[in-house]
Amino acid sequence: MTRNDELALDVEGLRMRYGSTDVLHDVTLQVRRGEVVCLLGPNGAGKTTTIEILEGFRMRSAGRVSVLGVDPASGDEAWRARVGVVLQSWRDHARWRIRELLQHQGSYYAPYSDSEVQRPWDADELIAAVGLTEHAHKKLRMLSGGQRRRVDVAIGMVGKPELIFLDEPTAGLDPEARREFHSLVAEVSGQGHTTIVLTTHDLAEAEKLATRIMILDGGRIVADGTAAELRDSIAGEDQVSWTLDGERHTESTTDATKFIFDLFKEHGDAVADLDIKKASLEDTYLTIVSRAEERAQTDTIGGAA
Ligand SMILES: Nc1ncnc2c1ncn2[C@@H]1O[C@H](COP(=O)(O)OP(=O)(O)OP(=O)(O)O)[C@@H](O)[C@H]1O
Repeated sequence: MTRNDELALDVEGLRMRYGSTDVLHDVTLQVRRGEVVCLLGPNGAGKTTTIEILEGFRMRSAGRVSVLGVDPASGDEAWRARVGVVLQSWRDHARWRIRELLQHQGSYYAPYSDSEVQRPWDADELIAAVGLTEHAHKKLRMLSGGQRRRVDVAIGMVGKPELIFLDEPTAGLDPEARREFHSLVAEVSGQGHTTIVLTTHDLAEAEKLATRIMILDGGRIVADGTAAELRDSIAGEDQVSWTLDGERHTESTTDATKFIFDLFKEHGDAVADLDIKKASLEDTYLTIVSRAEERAQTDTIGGAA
């Protein structure tokens, strides 16, 4: 197996222009098979555009894109059967009942079964996995927004895809449904065969699900790593709190270990209630995005000068 066979996604210099506006400038990324990658970024950063190009729903302006070894611009039916898609909003099929719809959608995948994967997913098993068993006979128009979302996820998964794109899969779900969805993703990814790429604005979700996080801002990938690596990349945000002579103190430091060593060296046992807060993923994300935006502004001013 060559290195490229192990890559689910291989993207280089991807550009997208709508009219005269460049939305993606130079997106380069790689995702290995079996990874769960979360694409984060502010509204309008280009996440959906990127995902839609990878899904083969949108034609790029420039760059090289390989999804499961195929250029999505020329992906055939057999390729499409290997890719699962959960769109941001799926408004069709209002008259269909859940079980019928999944059986119908699933039937397209039957010819693409092989010795390793039996396709499609059994409709009732899948309905149970997304927590809709008691609604299986209902028409889609009778479902709540959250229940519809679960159907969207089931539709994306019914063909047991090798790669699943989930665009804001938990938007509108209540905390319980969100948790159930997280278990479903963990279960699917735990089997090790499925690569998952999702977008979200929920940083706790990203931290919980993703083996790797990419931050897209202004049409460029501005950070790429595990949550811990991203935190380390913005050194300087740890907060140390302690009590001394009945008074509470808090300071930010780039080197918590040295800071605490010095604190004890100076005050010894008088230091109490020591607490160290590592930067949260939210702090990290906001810092990375604001730094990227400052850089982009400087480049624009520099370019204009
Ligand atoms: N069909 C289109 N024609 C023109 N501009 C578009 C089109 N689709 C998206 N855009 C613009 O491209 C930019 C990126 O949009 P995109 O939907 O990819 O962002 P996003 O990161 O997914 O945002 P959100 O978090 O709000 O979903 C935005 O400025 C948007 O207005």
